[in-house]
Amino acid sequence: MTKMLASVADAAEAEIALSGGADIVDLKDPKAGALGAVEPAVIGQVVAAVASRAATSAVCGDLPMVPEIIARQAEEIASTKVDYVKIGFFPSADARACAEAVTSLARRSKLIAVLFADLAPDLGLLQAFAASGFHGVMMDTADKTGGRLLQHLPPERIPAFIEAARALGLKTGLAGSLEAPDIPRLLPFHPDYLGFRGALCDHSDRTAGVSEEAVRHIRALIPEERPAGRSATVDYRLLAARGYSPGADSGLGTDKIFVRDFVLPVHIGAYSFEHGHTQRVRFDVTADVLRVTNAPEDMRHVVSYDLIMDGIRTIVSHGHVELSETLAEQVAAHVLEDPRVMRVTVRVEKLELGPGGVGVEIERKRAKQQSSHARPPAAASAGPEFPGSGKKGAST
Ligand SMILES: O=C[C@H](O)COP(=O)(O)O
Repeated sequence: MTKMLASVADAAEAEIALSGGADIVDLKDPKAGALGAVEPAVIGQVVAAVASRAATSAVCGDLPMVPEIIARQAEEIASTKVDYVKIGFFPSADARACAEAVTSLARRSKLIAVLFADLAPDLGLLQAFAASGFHGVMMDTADKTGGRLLQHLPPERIPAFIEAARALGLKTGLAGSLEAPDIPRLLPFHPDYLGFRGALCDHSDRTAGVSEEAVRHIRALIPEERPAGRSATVDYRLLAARGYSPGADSGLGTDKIFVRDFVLPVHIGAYSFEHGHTQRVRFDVTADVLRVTNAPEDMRHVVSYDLIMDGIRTIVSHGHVELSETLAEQVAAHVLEDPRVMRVTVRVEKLELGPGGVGVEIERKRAKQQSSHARPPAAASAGPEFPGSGKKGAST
């Protein structure tokens, strides 16, 4: 399951992160840049204090891409016995040489390469990271005032990163000014962890102190494995992550969430004149969603309309589709992947073929036999091609 990484500056913040339920305590000085390094002596103290309560990681700093400098600093950070050493890879002709420079360290320590979504990351480097024995790679942002991860790496581009890394045996992490509503949008990609700093701090100021309340708030949105026998209130995201659907038994009925007049350029059409270029297509989607509380407070209690838009964008990004009907089915299957969605209507309208819109509207419901049972293990564990690939959706 996706773990939660919390970036902390010192031992006191590490304790707060642990109390709030973080899985990985990440040492970073937020006042010293995106990957500001904490003094090795402090890292060592925190590693000892955290002991076996959580995994630890530490960054090497915003370093110049000079192989000797990278290798020296990575060795020093690794000497603190931290579990993971994070090395930032800023755009440079020497990035590959920097990866090669830590090959020997990678045999002794788990190294994580950090790429930056706002600096035109070169995914070709993944091969070099794997060849040098890196343990994983994460996508973060360099400019913490310049927008969230999804503004630089939109949902339809995330699978290319995650799948390429996974194919090379690299663990994957996503970070970059993530906020609570980003979490349900990123979980469907099954990254190995999501990383946070700003969202854990008072007033979302990453240079302010970590607040336990904020850590708990974020933690509650990332399903965690619970020890057997430990009871829990119904956690629909946890159920979904385990491949279960809750069935129509919430007793609270359903609400409708919708996306209206969502217009995208789409490669669509069966005629030859419709090939080779896009035309504007309007999507209207309404989903009947099981209500889990009459007092919704945060993202745990809602199905985000962002997930619908993310799915449409991703489906459309896959290239030419002949039929509006095919597109509508794919969107419906995507929306029904959320186990709380009982029914969905999807309207797909081509806007450039007639005086008005032409297209199709379909309605699909969750299949009864799949509404309250475990999905087959393979389907439950397989990472999706995109959030809503249709692989797990159930419709009639
Ligand atoms: O490694 C994760 C980062 O510390 C995330 O920091 P941020 O949420 O402020 O971008």
